Amino acid sequence: MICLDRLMLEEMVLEAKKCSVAGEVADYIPALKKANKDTLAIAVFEGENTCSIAGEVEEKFTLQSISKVLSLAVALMDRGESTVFSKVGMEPTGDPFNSIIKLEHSPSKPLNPMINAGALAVTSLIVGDTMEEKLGRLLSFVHECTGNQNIGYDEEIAQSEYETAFLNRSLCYFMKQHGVIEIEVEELLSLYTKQCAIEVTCEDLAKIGYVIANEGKHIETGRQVIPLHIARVLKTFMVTCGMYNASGEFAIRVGVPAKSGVSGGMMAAVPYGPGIGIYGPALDETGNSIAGMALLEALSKRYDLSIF
Ligand SMILES: NC(=O)CC[C@H](N)C(=O)O
Repeated sequence: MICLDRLMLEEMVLEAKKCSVAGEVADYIPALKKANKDTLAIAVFEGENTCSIAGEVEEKFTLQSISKVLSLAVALMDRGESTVFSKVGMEPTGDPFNSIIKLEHSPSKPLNPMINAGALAVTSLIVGDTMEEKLGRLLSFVHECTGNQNIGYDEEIAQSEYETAFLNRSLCYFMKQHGVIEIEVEELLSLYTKQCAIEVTCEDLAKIGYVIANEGKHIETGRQVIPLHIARVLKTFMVTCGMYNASGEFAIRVGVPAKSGVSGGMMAAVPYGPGIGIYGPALDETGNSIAGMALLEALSKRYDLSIF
């Protein structure tokens, strides 16, 4: 336990919030433009009845790229490592999350599951007879990790992304040509945009982070929600690729496994420690929450959370 001081957490939020002015909310998904750039919220979950919160914690936001960690968990449980990693690699990339450039390299498989191309390939592997069933698998996984059965997806944001996802469409068609994706592209995009639009609060995120942090076990139900070796794979990808092409600097400054999304959400999983959920929609040029990163850096330094 890091025994968080609530007042200290509130002060840290106020301090980190100042960075928001230098960021911008994502606008390439039209519905995300509505976010308030000044918002900053955090939840730190340390097990049963110990969740410290500060900032606008009642705000809901969509997972966006944070969902890549969850779809990877489900695909690995459904298909096993050898199938999943025959379609997607394990190496970080210095390119932006939506880059197409490395796809053309032989053997034409995306570099890792945390960039869009890799995540689309991973989502295509989730088992289910219909897209609804596949989405249902993902949602029940989220329900199980959070204990919150009310979590669903934001239809407006999903639709807004589906209608404008021309880059993701081109990634899919390229991968379909090369046999990385075997299912129908429009169906995959419809599933992927709903997966990205799953709507949570910081507290929900912190609880998911806690499961990943603590060997995949759920503290309240005692259930092994994620097999141990898969929880380790998730944390490793979060360290090496979780903040896209800012992952190296983030590892040095903050040093905890974390995953960000263009909604401004961030989920951190400190091994054998807390799960952390942050929401701050002002982004820097790499697509990471600018105030969220400052806040996590301050928290990591204050409570010595770096794993290195
Ligand atoms: N970086 C992100 O959060 C990207 C997720 C977003 N849904 C996309 O595919 O573009």
